[in-house]
Amino acid sequence: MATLKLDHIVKEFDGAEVIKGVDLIVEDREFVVFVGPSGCGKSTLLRMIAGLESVSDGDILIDGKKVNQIGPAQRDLAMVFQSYALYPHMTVANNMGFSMRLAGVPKADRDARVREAARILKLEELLDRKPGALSGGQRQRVAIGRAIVRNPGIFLFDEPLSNLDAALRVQMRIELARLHNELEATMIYVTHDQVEAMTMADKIVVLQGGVVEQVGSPMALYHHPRNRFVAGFIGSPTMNFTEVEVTETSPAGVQVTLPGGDSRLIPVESGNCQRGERLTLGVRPEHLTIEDNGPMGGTVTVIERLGGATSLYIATEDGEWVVMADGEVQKRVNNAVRFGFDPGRAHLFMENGDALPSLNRHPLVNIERRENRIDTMDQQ
Ligand SMILES: Nc1ncnc2c1ncn2[C@@H]1O[C@H](COP(=O)(O)OP(=O)(O)OP(=O)(O)O)[C@@H](O)[C@H]1O
Repeated sequence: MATLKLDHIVKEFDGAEVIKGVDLIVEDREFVVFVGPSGCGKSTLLRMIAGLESVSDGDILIDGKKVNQIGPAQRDLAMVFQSYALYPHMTVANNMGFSMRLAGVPKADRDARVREAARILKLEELLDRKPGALSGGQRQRVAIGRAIVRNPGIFLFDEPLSNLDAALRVQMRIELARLHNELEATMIYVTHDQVEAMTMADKIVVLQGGVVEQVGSPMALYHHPRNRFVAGFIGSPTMNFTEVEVTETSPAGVQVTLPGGDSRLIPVESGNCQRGERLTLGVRPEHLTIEDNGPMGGTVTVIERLGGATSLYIATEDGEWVVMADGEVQKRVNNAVRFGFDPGRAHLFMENGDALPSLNRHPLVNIERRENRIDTMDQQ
């Protein structure tokens, strides 16, 4: 059992606030991912949870107990870093058991815990090897093994896969998800890679400039981004944005004029929107479709064929749009194309970047809410 609560955490370095009042609840056994651009404060937040960095203001509570003044070793957590610095002269088994030896754990107990960690991480055949004779992925598994043997309530990961090549990262991502299920531990994971965040997290915390932009399940963030920043950060290729003008508002949504002159009713809460107001329309590339009579059009400049899908980069009078089309799409560079979208999958953002909430809650997000698994869209 391990829960974590951050109660208005602030961090200052030399008078500059880099974490600006973060509130967060991490439930027992949850896999929570902190994601955001470089410098947004992810590592600083993690290091404060670990006890490696002091807190300037606010409280950190583990299982309801305030730990601000408690040292890292007494916090019942283990951290895995990007640079996994194994001892080169020690075998895998000794690397994993070293911290227990320092802590005076009896040898039989140590050996049993190392064997169990090796089983979980599929390192049994490698226990007598030295790190120099291991691949990058195997070394990272040993580093995770060092954390597992300590049997912590909370695992903290700071970009643990960023030194691995792309194929290995995908494999380790799956192994970490499996590990989370097997250990039933609480895990907090820092990355700048939104694909890692989407694929591993129960709950994603999007940070920017030391502030939490949104907390929610991957699908809640994907379908219901709270603002333009989250909309652009989550999803790949990134969401297309364009300026539109409001022509009418009603309980059914907001009617806007698209570039090119056509109108569409977007089913979102109109709030205080006024006729004539300028908003930003956002549509994900995978929600755009090539249609002969589509409301928007342009010229194909680049085609990326991925096999199952094809990205078409289209130069329009309104800038570049990316359409994720069918893998078999019969288009070539310089072709003129028209495209459109289902208004139910489009987003509207006000001038301050806030999204107008969709009137249709996505079915998957609804299921999550009913099961009460996670619905932290409104948690701040
Ligand atoms: N020891 C320090 N002294 C002064 N400023 C610091 C210190 N550590 C971090 N910062 C600043 O705090 C901000 C947040 O840094 P942090 O390393 O937490 O960001 P991050 O989101 O983890 O970025 P990255 O993905 O690049 O690692 C940055 O502006 C950074 O320059």
